[in-house]
Amino acid sequence: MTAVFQASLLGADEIVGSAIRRTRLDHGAWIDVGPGWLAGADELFSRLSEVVPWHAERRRMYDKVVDVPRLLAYYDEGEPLPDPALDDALRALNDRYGQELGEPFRTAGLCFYRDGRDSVAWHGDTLGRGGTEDTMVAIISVGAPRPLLLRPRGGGASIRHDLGHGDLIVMGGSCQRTWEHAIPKTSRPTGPRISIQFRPRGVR
Ligand SMILES: O=C(O)CCC(=O)C(=O)O
Ligand SMILES: [Fe+2]
Repeated sequence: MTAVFQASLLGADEIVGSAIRRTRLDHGAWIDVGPGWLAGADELFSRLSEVVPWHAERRRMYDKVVDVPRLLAYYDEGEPLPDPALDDALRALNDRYGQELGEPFRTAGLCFYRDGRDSVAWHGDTLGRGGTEDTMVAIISVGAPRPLLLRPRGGGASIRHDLGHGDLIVMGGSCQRTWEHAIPKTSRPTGPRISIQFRPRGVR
């Protein structure tokens, strides 16, 4: 797959727009998918796995406290990102989507899926404004591909995209409140994957 955005090598304006394809979904949601969007993704995976202060979390689930099945890191707006390639990617995403979004992406959430036992359950990013307003969440995946599934809230067929090695997906419109997404567990041998989620202020 030919990468169209060479982080740290090309200027942020040198993205080939045609390499990102938009799919309109029901209920005012859409996704943009850019296969191999980020060049140097395998090297970025290695660097991030080393330098990011990954932490495990535990969350209350009903009457139990359980391990969150992935490692996490979070960079709030203004906090330095852990690799210059992420600054470049953020700038490129803001160049491309800033006008349509009406504000910049500002925060970066990182997830490390160590193997097929790590996952994220069905959810929308609705803790913040995404629960009530149209917004965008841009996700860059590095490392081994994992399927990201999307399904309409309230039921319907799911859509699958295998995302790794620099693939970009942007969930837009009403996607966070009218659809759900998940990275399911798998018993197949699966290499590690890191996802980098860029969100605007107030979207979680
Ligand atoms: O790993 C991914 O691509 C999805 C992560 C996600 O949905 C989230 O952190 O809200
Ligand atoms: Fe999410």
